[in-house]
Order: sequence, then C-alpha cells, then structure tokens
Amino acid sequence: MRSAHTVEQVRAAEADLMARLPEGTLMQRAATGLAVAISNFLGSTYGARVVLLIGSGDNGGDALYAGARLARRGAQVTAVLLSDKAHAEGLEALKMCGGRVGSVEDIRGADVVIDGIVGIGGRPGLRPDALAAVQLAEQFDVPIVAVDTPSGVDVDTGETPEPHVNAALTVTFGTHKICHFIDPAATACGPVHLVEIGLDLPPAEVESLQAADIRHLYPVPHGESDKYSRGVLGLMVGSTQYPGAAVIATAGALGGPVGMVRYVGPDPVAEAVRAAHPEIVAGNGRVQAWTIGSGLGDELDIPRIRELLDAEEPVVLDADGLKALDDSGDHVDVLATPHAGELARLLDVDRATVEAERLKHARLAAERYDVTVLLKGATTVIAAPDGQVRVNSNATPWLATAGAGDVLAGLCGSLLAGGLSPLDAASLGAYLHAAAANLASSSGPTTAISVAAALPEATRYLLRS
Ligand SMILES: NC(=O)C1=CN([C@@H]2O[C@H](COP(=O)(O)OP(=O)(O)OC[C@H]3O[C@@H](n4cnc5c(N)ncnc54)[C@H](O)[C@@H]3O)[C@@H](O)[C@H]2O)[C@@H](O)CC1
Ligand SMILES: Nc1ncnc2c1ncn2[C@@H]1O[C@H](COP(=O)(O)OP(=O)(O)O)[C@@H](O)[C@H]1O
Ligand SMILES: [K+]
Repeated sequence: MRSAHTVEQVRAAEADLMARLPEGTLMQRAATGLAVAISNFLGSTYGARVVLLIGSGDNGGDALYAGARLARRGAQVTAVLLSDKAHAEGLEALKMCGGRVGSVEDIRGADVVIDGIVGIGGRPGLRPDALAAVQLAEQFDVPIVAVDTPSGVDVDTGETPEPHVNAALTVTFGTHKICHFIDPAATACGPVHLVEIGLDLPPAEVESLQAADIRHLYPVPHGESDKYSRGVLGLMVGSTQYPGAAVIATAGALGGPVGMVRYVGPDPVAEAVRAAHPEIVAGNGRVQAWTIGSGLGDELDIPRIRELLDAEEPVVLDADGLKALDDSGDHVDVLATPHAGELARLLDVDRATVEAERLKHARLAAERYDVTVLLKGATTVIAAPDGQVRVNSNATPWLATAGAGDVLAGLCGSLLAGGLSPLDAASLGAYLHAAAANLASSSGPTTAISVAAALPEATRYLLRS
C-alpha cells in the first residue's frame, strides 16, 4: 500500500523520531536518498552540471546536503540562493565539497535543476525570483527534480491555484504527501520516488492502490459456487438513443466475477445486447446488485431508479442515472461513478472547480449524498461516506475513449454482485479497468470493447501476481 499523510501527521512523526536520534540524522537520511535518486536520474554524475534552487527552510537544506554529495562524486554543483536565510550548515557542506554559489544564469546549460525552494512548509505559489528561475529551466528544457514536493503546489489538497514547479521526478521522504496522489498536483510531481527515513506513522489520509492490497478482494469462485451464488447483476443501462452503452456495460460486467447478467431495458436494445452477448438474460428477476444509468439519455425513469436506490440491493449509479440521486435517505450501498462534469452537476458548481479541487469535491459529494463516490479522470479518486479516500493512478491516457466509463460501471456492478462493499468494488474496479486498458492499449489506441475484452487477462495477472 502506498500511503499519503498530511503535513501535520508528517511533522508529528518527524518530531517523535527526531527526539530519539542525534540532531540532523533525518536530514542526512533524506539527503543521502535524494543524492542517489538524482544520480540515477542523471545516469552519470561525474561532470554533470547541477543547479540547486534553495529556499529558506529545511527543504533547501536537503538539497544543499545532496548537492554536497554529488559534488564529492564529481558533479559541478551551483546553488542559487532565493532567500538570504539558506540552511547555513548545508551551504557550508556544499562549499567544503567544491560546490559554489551562483546565479540563475547557471541554469542555461545545466543537466538538472533541483527544486529545494519549499517542501511541506510551503504555501501555494512561487515568489517572483523563484518563478523566474523555474521559467528559465522550462525555457532551456532543463529537467527539474523536486525535493519532497514540487514547490508551489498545495501539499495537503493536491490543488495548484498558483504557479508551481512541474517536475520530471519528485523525491520524497518518510511517506507520500497528498499532493503526490491527487491531481492536478500529482501530474506536476512526475514519477515519485520514496526515500525511507524511519518514520512511525498513523493511518493514512489517502491510500494509493497497488496489486498486493486488492488482490485478496476478488471473489474467486470455489467448488460449491454456482451462477447464482457468484452473484447476478441487473443492468438498467442504454436506450434507443444510446444502445451501444448497454452492449459495452454488459461487456464490462461479463469481464468481472458475476455469475449472470439480467438486462432490463427497451426490447430493441435488449436484442442488441443479446446479439453481442448471448449469455445474458433479458427482463426482470432477482439480482444481487444493479448497475444503473450509463447511456439512459432522456429515457431515464427517475421514480423507478429511486425505488431501486431505496431497495436492499447495492447499486452502481452512473452517468444519466446520477440525476436520480437526492441527498435525503441512506445510500451507503450506492457507488456513484461520475466524471468531473457529472460531479459538478451534483454539487451545483462548475466543472473547472471540480477539476481544480478533486479531493475536496469527491469528499463533499460522498458526505452530502451518503454514497461512495468514484470520481473518474487521469487519476481516479474514491471517497467513502465515512471519510476513507483511495486513489488509482495506473491508467493510461489511452483509456480516455468513448464508452470506457460504461465498461467501468458494468465491472463495478459485477463486483458489487460478487459481494464487495462499494469502497472495495470501486477500488478493485478502478484498478482492473486501468490494468485492462494498459493491456488493450499497449501504448496505442484502444476501444471500450477492447478494454472490456482484456478484463479476464488483467484479472489473471492480478490473481497470479
Ligand atoms: N522536519 C524534518 O525532520 C525533516 C524535514 N525534511 C525537509 O524539510 C522540509 C520542510 O522544511 P521546513 O519546515 O523548513 O519548510 P520548507 O523548507 O518547506 O519551507 C521553509 C519556509 O519557506 C517559506 N515559504 C513558505 N511558502 C513559501 C513560498 N511559496 N515561497 C517562498 N517561501 C515560502 C516559509 O517561511 C517556510 O517556513 C521537508 O519538505 C523536507 O524537505 C527532511 O530533511 C526530512 C526531515
Ligand atoms: N487522461 C486520462 N488518463 C487515464 N484515464 C482516463 C483519462 N481520462 C479519463 N480516463 C478514464 O477513462 C474513463 C472515461 O469514462 P467516462 O468519462 O465516463 O467516458 P464515457 O462516458 O465516454 O464512457 C474513466 O474510467 C476515466 O477514469
Ligand atoms: K521542493
């Protein structure tokens, strides 16, 4: 499990550990890991030109001590001091190893710029001289390695309301921070490398899903299983306006663990679904869970959907179906799967606001509607009504293709029918959906149907891993 903690949690854990260790130990651990990561990033350290952007705090201290280590290994290291209060011992160490103080002019021709402007003590935004230095690096195409966090982002929310560093690599310490997992800041981090420094941490604020954390959630059938005990999923999706959504969501459902799928919808659509998937049964009957909403268009029957939301069986509520959600009543068995535009409508804000503040709005909707929210996007944010948050970041951008959301809705319904909680169905669903997209795409174009077709293979990989 990758875990992200708040600045307050990190500071408390650091204070605890520092009280038991000689002064400076943690910074040395951080700087050692940082220097190794920069060396690996550069490929060859000897003769490399490294520019350190140094702010007033310990983030700059980490960068200066790492710079000293690189200088000792033959790099030409220059520190650009963006404050008159640079970490004094770190600066001394750099000079002792042959590093020097320079100016932003040194960025031209550098192999890498190290962002030691601010870390967890930073407020969003960059001061004018820091911004000018960062822009120069961008202008000369010099990659930036961020120390702990890309300076300028909001560390605890992942928001980026002000100018910030866009890193080619972020090297962080002790644990991940929320900005490493939540977009738009997550994108500004690039790949994130974690250096262990021995912190003892409380439960995480946000978790990032890895295969090992979710493999055990899959409802694998056993000797006594039959199609009913494996779970029957009811699909109320697609319409004469959007028949394809029904076909695609069914493909997603059949790619999951469900024993049987019942399709409930207009006859011509049921015929199209049966033609593509002869395994399905058309018409009402007992089910263990529902997927409702994908591609219903104008044909949605809000009173009927509300009846199903109030019934015992858990529901995945997608796309147009989300219009039936109201904030009265207990919906803890509901998994809502909006994209940013749909979540914006649910919360009566504009889409750009949701995109800018994804964690906040996913949590807000989970709390207001008492549902688990799976907010789709490049990284998927899953927020449960009890405050738990998980993210999934393994998706390829090739997954942004029409109908991909219908596959996910069908798959998550299949997992609910298999007995998973909405939070676990969302977690496993988002992971497998992205893993299948990676297989189907293989770094090229793919289609929703191909993603659904790759679900069994993605599942085999997961269960074998
Ligand atoms: N506390 C610890 O034990 C450890 C801290 N470490 C490093 O220390 C960092 C935290 O250090 P600090 O608490 O000194 O804080 P920072 O170095 O993150 O920030 C220092 C100061 O910068 C100023 N500042 C805030 N926002 C700014 C902005 N937008 N532009 C310019 N200046 C701004 C503030 O006065 C702030 O206190 C971590 O991110 C990490 O890199 C590591 O060495 C590991 C151990
Ligand atoms: N840039 C991206 N990178 C990775 N995955 C993405 C990206 N954009 C969207 N996705 C994923 O693609 C799917 C698109 O779903 P959705 O927006 O509902 O589309 P549709 O309604 O056409 O099915 C979601 O699972 C979403 O998380
Ligand atoms: K930084």
